[in-house]
Amino acid sequence: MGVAMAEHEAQPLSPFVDLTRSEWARLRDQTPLPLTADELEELRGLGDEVDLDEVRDIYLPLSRLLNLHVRGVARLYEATKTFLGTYAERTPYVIGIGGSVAVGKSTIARLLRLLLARWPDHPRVSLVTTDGFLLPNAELERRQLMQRKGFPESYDRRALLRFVAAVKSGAAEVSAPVYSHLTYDIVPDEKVVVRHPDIVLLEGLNVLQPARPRENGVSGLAVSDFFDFSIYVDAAAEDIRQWYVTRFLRLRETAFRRPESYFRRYAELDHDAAVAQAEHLWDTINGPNLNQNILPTRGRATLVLSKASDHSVQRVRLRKI
Ligand SMILES: Nc1ncnc2c1ncn2[C@@H]1O[C@H](COP(=O)(O)OP(=O)(O)O)[C@@H](O)[C@H]1O
Ligand SMILES: CC(C)(COP(=O)(O)O)[C@@H](O)C(=O)NCCC(=O)O
Repeated sequence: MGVAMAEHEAQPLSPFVDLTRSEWARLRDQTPLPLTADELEELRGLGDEVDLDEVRDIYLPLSRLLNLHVRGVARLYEATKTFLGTYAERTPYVIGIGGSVAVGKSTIARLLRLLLARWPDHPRVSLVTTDGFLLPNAELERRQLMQRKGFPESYDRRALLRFVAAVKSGAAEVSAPVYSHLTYDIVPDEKVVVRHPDIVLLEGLNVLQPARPRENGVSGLAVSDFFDFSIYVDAAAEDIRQWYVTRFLRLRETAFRRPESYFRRYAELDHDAAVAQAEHLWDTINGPNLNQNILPTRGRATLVLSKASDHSVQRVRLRKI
């Protein structure tokens, strides 16, 4: 006991419980696997290596944890209602999913949407990505921000904040603009509408950004002030850079060939020139954004999923309550 205590005391204090993959996988308990290999194939993003073992070991325990948390919040809601003595409608449970470009956030978000919707307590799960709140290219050009796409200043942050605030205020219907990776721009006149969901997943690079200091030095609200839970998808910067380059090479064979693709000109590049172009985009935009804006928000998450170079999650850190 004394020795164990001494060892324990030698560990630096952390607000997170740190679990290995096998420790985390055991926490799945009896949660059944509610999806097929075909369904998984359909939602998997280009280059993301998630398979059914990964779903079983990583995402089923996560789905179980989130279900327990949603149920816990339902009890808290009843307590607050008793206290207030008046009726205030329960609002959706909001989960933020953040991390670098090319780390695989969108696959995880689509997978969680499916897994969470299969619990009877919360069947209606909406997914919104923050790229819809990027400023349109014309406006980015006007502000000389085309080389800063994905940086905090390239978003309409007020509109994003208003969106999550409306969701968390219990608004019956909230809509968000839509971005196309293919045209590399906001899609005019298109909207994604969120109606009475039980859970909202908000996925994007900058969901954990702290509040912006205002002129008088006082901080305003941050998007994450409206989150009930947040997930940061983590990996070594060098691995993510490699995944970005590999994905770029695959896109060169697929999406870039489509006539409406903004990156059409890259479809004609030979292998070495394509690698150099992808590395240039990474080293001038996405890498600096990861270092300067995204990675510093990791410690604000409720849960950190850490991927190894083969894309498998090998470590999970869960914030202590
Ligand atoms: N230039 C592109 N053309 C078409 N699809 C793209 C392009 N860039 C990224 N995508 C797709 O957009 C989605 C989001 O990518 P990204 O923002 O890098 O986040 P993540 O890899 O973390 O999901 C991925 O499914 C990816 O395959
Ligand atoms: C659209 C993105 C900013 C991601 O936005 P998010 O959904 O995370 O808000 C990113 O995928 C992107 O296009 N970055 C610009 C540099 C590049 O072309 O890779």
